[in-house]
Amino acid sequence: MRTHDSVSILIFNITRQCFVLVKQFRPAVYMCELERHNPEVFQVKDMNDCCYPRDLLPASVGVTYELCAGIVDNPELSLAETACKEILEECGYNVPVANLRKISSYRSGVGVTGSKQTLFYAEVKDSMKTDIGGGKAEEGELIEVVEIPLEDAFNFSFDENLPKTMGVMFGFMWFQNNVAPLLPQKIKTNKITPIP
Ligand SMILES: Nc1nc(=O)c2ncn([C@@H]3O[C@H](COP(=O)(O)OP(=O)(O)O[C@H]4O[C@H](CO)[C@@H](O)[C@H](O)[C@H]4O)[C@@H](O)[C@H]3O)c2[nH]1
Ligand SMILES: [Mg+2]
Repeated sequence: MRTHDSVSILIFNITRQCFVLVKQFRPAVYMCELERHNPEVFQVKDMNDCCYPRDLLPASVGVTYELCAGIVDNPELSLAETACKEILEECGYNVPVANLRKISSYRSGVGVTGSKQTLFYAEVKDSMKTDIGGGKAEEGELIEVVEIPLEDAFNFSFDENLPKTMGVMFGFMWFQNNVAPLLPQKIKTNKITPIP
């Protein structure tokens, strides 16, 4: 499978001391859950024998918490410019390219796609919010912008009932190591709860 590379952005709102994430419906996640609840539907050899799932699931099981991200499909834009465009489209903040800090890049899908994702960090303020965000409706996007207060971030990270990407978990850890130590003591984040 050939896919585009992508960018993702860990966004931290310094006005309200919260991370800004997106929530969106992912068909692939929904189908995995549907199969987990209705394995017989997916075991048929002939699609004509396909039966209707007995256990229909609400669309909410396909909704995941994610970093703001986008595919790199405009060769005229740099990775950082692409990231700023995604921040504005999805989350509504107008961030100058110079404000972005590159964290690193990695392979986002080693099993199927092999594509590379570059992760940036962006600090935003309420005054930079110029749009409601939500993604491009004309491209079928339906995105909810959500804020995770800094003090809740690590419990959120390890709450398996809240489906999320690895990028979110890594981003919060990176913040803990690289940004939190520079914050005033009174707003320091809770430490990660050790896994039993
Ligand atoms: N968002 C996100 N957070 C992560 O933490 C995260 N971690 C990995 N990834 C991967 O990054 C790639 C790009 O992300 P998006 O799917 O958000 O890319 P967009 O350009 O915003 O949107 C496109 O896909 C939409 C939905 O399919 C359409 O509606 C659009 O028309 C279309 O342009 C995907 O491979 C995703 O797996 C994350 N993606
Ligand atoms: Mg996106």
